Amino acid sequence: MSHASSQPLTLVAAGPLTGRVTVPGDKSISHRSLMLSALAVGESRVEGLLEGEDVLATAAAMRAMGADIARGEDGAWTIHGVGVGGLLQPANALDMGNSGTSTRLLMGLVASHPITATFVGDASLSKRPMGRVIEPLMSMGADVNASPGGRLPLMLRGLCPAVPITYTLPVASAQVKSAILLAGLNTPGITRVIEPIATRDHSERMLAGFGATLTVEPSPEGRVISLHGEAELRPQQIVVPGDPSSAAFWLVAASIVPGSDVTVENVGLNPTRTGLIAALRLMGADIEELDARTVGGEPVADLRVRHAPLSAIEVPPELAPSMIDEYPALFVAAAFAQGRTVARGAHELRVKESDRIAAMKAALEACGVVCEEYEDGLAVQGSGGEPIAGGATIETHLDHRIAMSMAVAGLHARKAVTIGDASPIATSYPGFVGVAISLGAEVVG
Ligand SMILES: O=C(O)C1=C[C@@H](OP(=O)(O)O)[C@@H](O)[C@H](O)C1
Ligand SMILES: C=C(OP(=O)(O)O)C(=O)O
Repeated sequence: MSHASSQPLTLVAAGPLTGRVTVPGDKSISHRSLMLSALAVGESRVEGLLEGEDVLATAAAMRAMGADIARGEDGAWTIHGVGVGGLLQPANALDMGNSGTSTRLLMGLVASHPITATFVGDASLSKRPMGRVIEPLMSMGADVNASPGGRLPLMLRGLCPAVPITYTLPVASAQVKSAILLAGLNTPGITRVIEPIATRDHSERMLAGFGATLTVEPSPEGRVISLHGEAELRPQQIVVPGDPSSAAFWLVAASIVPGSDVTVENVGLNPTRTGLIAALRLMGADIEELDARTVGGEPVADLRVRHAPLSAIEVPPELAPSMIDEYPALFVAAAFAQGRTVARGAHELRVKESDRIAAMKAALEACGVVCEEYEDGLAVQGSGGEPIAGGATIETHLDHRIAMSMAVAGLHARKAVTIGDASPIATSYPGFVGVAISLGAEVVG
């Protein structure tokens, strides 16, 4: 799962982007589909699973812990689970590749099973903080031996029965919330997570869908999520909606390239994920929701986006949790707006696959865009709709979202923008370049 050599990519657009595209399955829901199916007794079926490297790392890990997981010829995946409490000790280290979600959620699962697992990852993942999950999982009884700074590689020994906890999230993180809830599945009693700031709620929805007893109640401290342990999960038929975080690139691309008219089909619109759409609309983007429907228990629509002049905004910090992975794409939109866009309150961007504040500042400045860095965000001076200078090779720091965001920026640049290493795109969006070409972009070089 490591990328041995860099794959440069130069995408240009000679004219407007037009057409209809679909986006791959939601990454968060895909990970959880595999994990929960692997803990159900019987056969689950998942349609529309994201077949990106991150999700395949989760599949490999669940197989290594006893689940039977196969892809059918029709593209649907079947999973025979081992039952809650039934995970087996993996024979080898679990290679999490580039995926923070796989690592943190699987650490939760292992924590309440009587097994030991070693987690390893690529250079990017090995820099990311795991202390945020180590701390609550240790208070449930897990024993963790981590590399300095609470990083990978690390070894985690689960405790069975584990101790139920009530834990208030110190950082707005769906991964930390989910790790604790997943640990709670095989823990006697009630495991509670209090979430002062709401984050994506796919774990709550899906745990309930698989038959766990789970309640969510408001309180003065925030959302209180209570999960009854020693749950029995029932196998499910899941249809994964399209990933709004992948749709983000086309929403921005069509907004900034003059004359564009693009429809992105089947986009998941769970309200905990739609912050970018809200921010782009505040900037004046023309995004229409068509054929609103429900897919796999999640709201979904087709999004028609047409080029529109964008205006700078102060990005409301309360949107941060619902657009956390979309800031790099938003910074690109800001680079073409009229005026100076300021985004603050997004400190978490510092600990993603790269430091996304520093990486996007460097990338945009290399393309002639003036930026100002804050500890918790970025200000971007827009071009007022004119093409940016471009003409740079972008360092992607093993970060798929930096690669795709800057490939989009290059679609409206005076000189071509080269993505120094586009290989990380395969972690979340293997078909990205093909879709860009179908909309009228060209690969050069
Ligand atoms: O729970 C999830 O599926 C995710 C949660 C977010 O991470 P944090 O929990 O670290 O904010 C997000 O950035 C990541 O891409 C997916
Ligand atoms: C942060 C991301 O993923 P992960 O934390 O799973 O590596 C992302 O996909 O932008």
